[in-house]
Amino acid sequence: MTKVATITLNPAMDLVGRVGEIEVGEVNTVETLGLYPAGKGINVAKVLADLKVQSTVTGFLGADNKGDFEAEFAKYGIEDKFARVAGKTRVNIKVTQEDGEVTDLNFQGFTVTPADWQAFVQQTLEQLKGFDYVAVCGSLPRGVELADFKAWLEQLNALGCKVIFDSSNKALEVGLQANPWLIKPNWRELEVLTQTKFDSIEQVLAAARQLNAQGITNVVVSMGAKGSLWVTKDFVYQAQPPKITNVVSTVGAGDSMVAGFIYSLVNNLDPEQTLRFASAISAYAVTQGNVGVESLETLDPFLAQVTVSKIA
Ligand SMILES: Nc1ncnc2c1ncn2[C@@H]1O[C@H](COP(=O)(O)OP(=O)(O)OP(=O)(O)O)[C@@H](O)[C@H]1O
Ligand SMILES: O=P(O)(O)OC[C@@]1(O)O[C@H](CO)[C@@H](O)[C@@H]1O
Repeated sequence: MTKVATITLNPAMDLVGRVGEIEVGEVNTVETLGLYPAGKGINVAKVLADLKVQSTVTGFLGADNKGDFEAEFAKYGIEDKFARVAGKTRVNIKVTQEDGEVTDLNFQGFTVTPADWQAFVQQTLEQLKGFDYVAVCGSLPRGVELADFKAWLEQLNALGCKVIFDSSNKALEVGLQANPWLIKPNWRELEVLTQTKFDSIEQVLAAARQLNAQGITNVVVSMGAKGSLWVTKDFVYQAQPPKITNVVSTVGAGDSMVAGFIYSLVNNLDPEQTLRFASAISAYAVTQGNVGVESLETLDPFLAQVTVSKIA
């Protein structure tokens, strides 16, 4: 059986809501959509569980509010290998306006001590031996040094597992030096990384090719409603998802896309089918407040409406 793990170093309780238009500096009354145990890797694992792909989750959880996470893992049948650390896991607020625009207020949570980090490195390098795919997702909590993070990613690579990496800012920049097997920056994250403002798909493609040349086998660039590009040395595919008129929340769309890739890899889908599936599940994600999918059949209309073309 293919073994999959997702790692969320900085998880969050996501408080998700909807409002007509946010008025900065005013009192805004927000319709609550839900409060979910989340964070990028946890979202990926939840979607995988819905798709009947078993995964193990690890990272750090604050000991003070771990209950909701533990209940969620039990509900989804996800194997919980999270290290508990002193303090609280953060709360992130996500508010979608009527026009579909999402505002994220990402707070800070616990601080990881050097001893927590050392124990975590030792544990994960032992636990993840023999895993096929390890998805390292999201930001770094306070206390984790960039150089230590990079060294750990290199050790994960050395275990022989395929590392899928989805992060942003400095963690993305430093993590890339460890040459993960697949990365999924969004358009904006790639702009920040390359310090370039992209005005065309050709520019995005050139930046992705540069990353291929540096040793990253698969570069998947997500571009919101504009779809995605999957760039490798051997081929380039472009996907356009259907137009979604009832966007509820785009939070976790990227995580659903990562889960779609992992599902496709586990099930040996070909590249065209892989990008179609990942696009369909990510487009479906924006029609709901949380991530997840009731059944594979739910995705059929989305799969039928995604356009995938091989452009190189
Ligand atoms: N408005 C939308 N309509 C249709 N599909 C969408 C929309 N927004 C996102 N998607 C789908 O989800 C994929 C990922 O979206 P996006 O580029 O916003 O990821 P992201 O910024 O990493 O998301 P997040 O960090 O919130 O999980 C897109 O490539 C697309 O397939
Ligand atoms: O601060 P990070 O780790 O980059 O992002 C965290 C986060 O915004 O990512 C997920 C959506 O992708 C949310 O569940 C979560 O709140």
